[in-house]
Amino acid sequence: MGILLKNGRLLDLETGELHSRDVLVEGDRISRIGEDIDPASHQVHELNGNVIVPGFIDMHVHLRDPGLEYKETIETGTRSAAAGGFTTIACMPNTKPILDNPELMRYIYDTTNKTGSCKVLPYAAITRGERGEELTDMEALKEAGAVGFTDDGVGVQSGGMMRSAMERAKALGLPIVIHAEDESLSGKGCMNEGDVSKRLGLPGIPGVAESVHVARDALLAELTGVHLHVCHISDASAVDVVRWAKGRGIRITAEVTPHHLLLTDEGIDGTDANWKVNPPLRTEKDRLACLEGLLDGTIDMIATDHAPHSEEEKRRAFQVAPFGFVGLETAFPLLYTELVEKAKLLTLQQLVKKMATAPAEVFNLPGGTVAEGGLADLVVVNLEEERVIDPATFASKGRNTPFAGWRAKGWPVLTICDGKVTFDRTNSK
Ligand SMILES: NC(=O)N[C@@H](CC(=O)O)C(=O)O
Ligand SMILES: [Zn+2]
Ligand SMILES: [Zn+2]
Repeated sequence: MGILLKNGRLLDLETGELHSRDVLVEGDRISRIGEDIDPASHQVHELNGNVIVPGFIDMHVHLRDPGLEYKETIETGTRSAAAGGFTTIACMPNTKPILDNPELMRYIYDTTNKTGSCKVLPYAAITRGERGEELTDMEALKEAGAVGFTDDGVGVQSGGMMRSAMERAKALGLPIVIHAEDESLSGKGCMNEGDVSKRLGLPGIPGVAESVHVARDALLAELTGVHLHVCHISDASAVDVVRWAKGRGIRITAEVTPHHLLLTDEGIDGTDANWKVNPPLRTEKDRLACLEGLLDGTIDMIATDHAPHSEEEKRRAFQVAPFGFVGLETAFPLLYTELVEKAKLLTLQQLVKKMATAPAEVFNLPGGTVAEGGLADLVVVNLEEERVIDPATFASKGRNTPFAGWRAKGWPVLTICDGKVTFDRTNSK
């Protein structure tokens, strides 16, 4: 018995057209795509014309497990991912302890097997404890399943340390994934340095704190030949550096978050830490530069940087509250509504490529397409359904989002990962 998706509209990623189709899933594969597949003894999901696209892939998620389970667990974080239409996510190593040894890689895989609602690919730390002092055992970490190396949460301050890390990662054929932040420039800043931070009297983080690290690491990537991936790009000059580096033939890729594409520091009033994130929300000029970079291919993909925190932590004063937004459950509806429907800056096809196909291609992962014989990682979205974002309904433990109260369309109704239903709001029979 298979899973039959009846009366869907399948997005053609080549042409952008929607075609009325039935999709049959058997085992972990899509066994047939046709115009009228016999329901036979299959489990049928009536899609009523909803749109079938490849399962989303998010290369930047904080699952907080182990050690920070009050913020999120592998179980709740992957449930949140499935509800957002994601079938594969990469998790960040800034847990407690830091994911810097092979046992912890195995913990992530084992716990995902037991409690997960999507595939989880762990990144390992570049330096032990993310302290920036000595490199991790990158070979053993690769052996245990690390998909790349990052000290996300903090920047690697020493260029020499970064060079050594890149040399080792290059030899192992894995990417170096950077949180670009020169701490001597970001200091104790809690928001973007600019007119708004001056008006509010809050310490700022200048855009160059990000772009000088992107420039340094792009040049080190040229020297070492490693694949360098830039996390959560937010600053116009950083986008320019990536564009320049790509032009030079450097192996560099970049991601941008929904919040840096949709929000600026103008929304910050200095009282609500649900607007506090790192890198900070920047200016309209930076936001437009990120959009331009996404459109011209400088920025390869969208990643959420889902960073759950407790309500108590986010109630703290703006200067002392932790940085971070949740994002898995709102990423697609927000981007579809704001950039595809309203601004018409992106097509549905382009958005889906940035959220599924591009991450699969860049990180050499299965998925990212819907095809006969291919892997059954897919999501069905209802582009007409409009809902108000209510953090109380999230599957994630985190409620920390600046998008509460926004109206959005394009909600996932069914997610299938490796041929198994991981999220379902259809009435299947
Ligand atoms: N993005 C954030 O504001 N916070 C992240 C850390 C990070 O992604 O740098 C977190 O771990 O909370
Ligand atoms: Zn980061
Ligand atoms: Zn992060």
